[in-house]
Amino acid sequence: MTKAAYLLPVVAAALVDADGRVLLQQRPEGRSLAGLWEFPGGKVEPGETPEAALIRELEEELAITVPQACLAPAAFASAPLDDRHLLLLLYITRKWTGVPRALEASALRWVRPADMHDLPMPPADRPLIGLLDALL
Ligand SMILES: Nc1nc2c([nH]c(=O)n2[C@@H]2O[C@H](COP(=O)(O)OP(=O)(O)OP(=O)(O)O)[C@@H](O)[C@H]2O)c(=O)[nH]1
Repeated sequence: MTKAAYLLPVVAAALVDADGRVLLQQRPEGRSLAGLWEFPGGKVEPGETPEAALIRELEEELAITVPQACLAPAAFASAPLDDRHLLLLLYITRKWTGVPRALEASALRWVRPADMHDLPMPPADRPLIGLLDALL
């Protein structure tokens, strides 16, 4: 059995628009994995539930409000990340208040899951593309 590295819980959202496209954001210069396209979200802080963390991250990163009832658990990814082990929980949401703005990302883009294969994304996200495609 492989020993587990320190687990890093991360939550992320697939915001889906009326045309079945999903919002991706580009990680800015100066951060880890800069330039890659990722699902909005971030680390779960100690004492936070995954859902509260995601609602907070979506407000901080995109200035949108998502009711907890509109967060549907969808898929997860499990992958090594530096000296830790990433556990990425992906939720789908189709309802939010506000228009997403790139408050932290360098750019936003609406993308169909099938087109994500052509975009540079974090390695952990690769298995999520097919899962998302099947769910939407
Ligand atoms: N939000 C988000 N994070 C992802 C995705 N895929 C993935 O590997 N991650 C990783 O999960 C972590 C998310 O935490 P974060 O977004 O708060 O990261 P951060 O910029 O504070 O980290 P940093 O300080 O190391 O740059 C990062 O290490 C990020 O690289 C994804 O699709 N969305």
